Amino acid sequence: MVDNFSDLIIKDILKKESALIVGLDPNPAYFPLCLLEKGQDSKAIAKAIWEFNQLIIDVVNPHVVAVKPQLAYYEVFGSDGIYALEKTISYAKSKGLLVINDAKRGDIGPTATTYAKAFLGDSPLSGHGVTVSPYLGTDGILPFLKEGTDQRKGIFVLLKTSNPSASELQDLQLKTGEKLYQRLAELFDPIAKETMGHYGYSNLGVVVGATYPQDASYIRDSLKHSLFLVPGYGAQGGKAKELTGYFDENGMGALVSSTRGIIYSYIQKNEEWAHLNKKEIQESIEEAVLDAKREINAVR
Ligand SMILES: O=c1ccn([C@@H]2O[C@H](COP(=O)(O)O)[C@@H](O)[C@H]2O)c(=O)[nH]1
Repeated sequence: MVDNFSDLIIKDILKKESALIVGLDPNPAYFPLCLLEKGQDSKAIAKAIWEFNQLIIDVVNPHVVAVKPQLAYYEVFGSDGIYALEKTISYAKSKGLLVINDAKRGDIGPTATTYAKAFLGDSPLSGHGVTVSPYLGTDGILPFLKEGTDQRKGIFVLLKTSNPSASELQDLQLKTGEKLYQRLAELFDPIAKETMGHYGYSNLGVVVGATYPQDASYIRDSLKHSLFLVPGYGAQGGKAKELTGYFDENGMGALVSSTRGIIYSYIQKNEEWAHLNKKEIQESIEEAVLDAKREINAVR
């Protein structure tokens, strides 16, 4: 039997001794001047984004399982931004890093099928995983899971997101007494079980924010075969010491994501950050990624 998406992730967690992933959310307002020398038009910015991502990937690669580009940060620059994203995805893959596109897509079946081809098929934007919205129900999810499984790739469905308003809808109490996110977990568990890999995990993972540790154990118990993608650690206030319930008894089952806390670590450390050179930026990112890796390993 060949490895599925979850097997690839778990093998990398074991090999790199890390359950950390790093978000690639390039914001030129936070770029040092050395990356902005070529100008401010969208082509020059796209070049700066590509250079920024390259220097991050080079330094985080030994310490993280995946990178997670958030598509908004590329789409905002139109076709030049998308080109920078394509180059970033291709570079990360060439270095052996897994890529999870944080695209939060979801639509009726035929459109979901097309999104699935774009992010998991044979397309320049295709990574190894993609985030998916569950709002349309199972027929909005299954095309992603089918394409993913055909390609040994996978999906992370939004279940309990990390944002302050997450509870407005996700905690709504249904007539059955369950909360909406609990019903979603029940709905996805049998689907997850259909694509299990060697390590007992599925190609259907879920997003569970680091800011809601009180809900994580319930979700871990209900979705024993789904990997968690855990945003909200670091900049949004999620603490490593509260993440134990996200992992299984073997310290597997969750990928903790950090973006600003790592890629913009030089801003918190240095008032003169705009004048730092690329090597200094990389040193700061390396220190931050090692700190986060250590912190997360201590609780899993
Ligand atoms: O529930 C969610 C789902 C996705 N995100 C995304 O993750 C990163 C978080 O960045 P930090 O700098 O580590 O806060 C960002 O791209 C979000 O769009 C999330 O935060 N919460």
